[in-house]
Amino acid sequence: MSSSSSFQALGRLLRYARGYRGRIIAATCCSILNKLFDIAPEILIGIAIDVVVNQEQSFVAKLGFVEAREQILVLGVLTFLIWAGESLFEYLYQILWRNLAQRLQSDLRQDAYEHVQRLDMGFFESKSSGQLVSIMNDDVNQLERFLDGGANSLIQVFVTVVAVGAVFMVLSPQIALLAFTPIPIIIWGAFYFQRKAGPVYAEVREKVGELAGRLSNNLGGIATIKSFTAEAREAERLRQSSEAYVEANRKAIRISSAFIPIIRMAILVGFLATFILGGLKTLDGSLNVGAYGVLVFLTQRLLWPLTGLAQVIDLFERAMASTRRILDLLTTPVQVQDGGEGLTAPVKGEVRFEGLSFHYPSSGVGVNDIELTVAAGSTLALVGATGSGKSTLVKLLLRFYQPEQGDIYLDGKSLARLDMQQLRQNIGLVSQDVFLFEGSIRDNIAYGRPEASEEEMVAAARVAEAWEFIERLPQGLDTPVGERGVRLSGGQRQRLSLARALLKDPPVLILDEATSAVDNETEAAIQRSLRKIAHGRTVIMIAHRLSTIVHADSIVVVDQGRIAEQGRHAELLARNGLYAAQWRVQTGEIAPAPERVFA
Ligand SMILES: Nc1ncnc2c1ncn2[C@@H]1O[C@H](COP(=O)(O)OP(=O)(O)OP(=O)(O)O)[C@@H](O)[C@H]1O
Repeated sequence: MSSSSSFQALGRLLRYARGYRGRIIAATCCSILNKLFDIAPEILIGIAIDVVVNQEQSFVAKLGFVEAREQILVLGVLTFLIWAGESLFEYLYQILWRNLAQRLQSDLRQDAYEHVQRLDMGFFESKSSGQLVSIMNDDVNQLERFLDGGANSLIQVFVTVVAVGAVFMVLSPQIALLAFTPIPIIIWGAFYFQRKAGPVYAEVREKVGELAGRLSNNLGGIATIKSFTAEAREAERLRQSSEAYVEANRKAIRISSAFIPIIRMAILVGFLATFILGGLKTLDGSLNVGAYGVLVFLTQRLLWPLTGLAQVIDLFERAMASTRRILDLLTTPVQVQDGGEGLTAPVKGEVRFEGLSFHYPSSGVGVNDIELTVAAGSTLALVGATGSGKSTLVKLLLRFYQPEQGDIYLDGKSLARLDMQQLRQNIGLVSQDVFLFEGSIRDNIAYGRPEASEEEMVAAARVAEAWEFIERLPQGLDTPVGERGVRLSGGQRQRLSLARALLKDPPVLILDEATSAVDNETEAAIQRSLRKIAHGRTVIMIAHRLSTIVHADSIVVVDQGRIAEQGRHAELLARNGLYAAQWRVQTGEIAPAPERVFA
């Protein structure tokens, strides 16, 4: 990364922040005015010395206030006004910058989150959730920190250099030239530092993301870590990530710490020039004693903000490294586009796959030339060996990925042209790994229809055979389920997820191995529920236990991403192919032949 890319990031940020332009200009004006008022007292000190020393010949006398006492009073009033002005603009710039920082950080995070929600599943597979959280939290906060104080400091350093320079030029152009010789060196140093610091900060942000990724992954998998007694190994891996972060920061600290002493020495040259040359000129009478005072005081005023420049640029660099990450996230292209067209009500639920092919970019495997029609209201079972592509078909139906070839049609309408929300509202999904949200059982059942009445929720829970256990809980529907539903059993979670899908009452219901991870009782319960709920809707179920699908209207055997066999149970048995072989294995008629096993 070069310095130009930090300015590019700033440019992108300013384009993003177009809507805040008025507030940015107002805040900038307040910062400028505050600084001008802030350096004015030094000039007043010079004028005061001039009044005391020169009295009737002073600068103030030339303005019409001849008497020395009167001049002091005038200076008193001016001092009051200047201090009041400085305080007022300090108050205003603080309010404006800090509120801007709050607004912008909140909007950026919200925009980034909303954009990320629209991205396809492939994106989420390429980024860990910890990395995404670190961008939406840490990086956004980094920018907030810069806007809180850094932007103002940067503007004020610039104003100081220009304003002090102007005063020097008026009072003594010769001293001005000498006093300002270090400025180009400082500015060059600042840019050099910025060029060096940029890549280092990009690395720091990268390491923070990795660290956050590891943390969230490990905390999510804490049960696995414990059961494999891998605590020491995981602690070591975390320590390595943490050390990498420390190391990246160490580089940044080394660079930024060197900068301040270098700038100080450069400024010393300017200060000494003013001090000595100004003193000599005052002694020989070519410089007014008040002007000498102003120059000496003002070089001091120049010193502090410039030494602070390193920290400000440091903050700027960190903020721009973060900005780049946030804006890259915000501009990640959405692969799966929303078609926008609505479905004609009532939705019948006919699903048709036509010449559909798709392969995961990372593994190159997927499904090929899928031709399949699921009549409205019928039940289709997808069976096949593990990894054969059953879930992939379901994910494509939910439009989690963009197919390479062919298309899927719902009620004869291409999914690519459909409104994504409508499509997904019409499909209910119960998958093998149930995800429940932190909150109550009620929140989770009503997730797809928050406006549903209590009666409707209870009815859905009854059909899913979940009501019995909910009723027994002391807090009933209001029982908290814990993060990801950890306070419930696997079977209970599965039943809740079925109730949640049923309350949505979708014309198409997908059951992705909904009974694979549950006990016999739950499986029997779900089977009973299924018979009730299959009525009047299209059901696509993925199953390993063939006994659960013998009544399906159609059974499709998927093998290595292709449809190998299709028909009813009896037809497939008669065909004596993959399905029949698997059936014999599962019913115990023969021992499994390894290459033909589904599950
Ligand atoms: N996100 C992914 N990225 C890369 N490859 C994937 C991804 N998801 C699945 N695959 C691969 O695609 C193939 C089909 O996976 P899919 O999940 O559709 O299988 P399945 O038939 O549902 O298997 P199972 O019965 O075990 O659930 C597998 O070989 C799998 O490794």
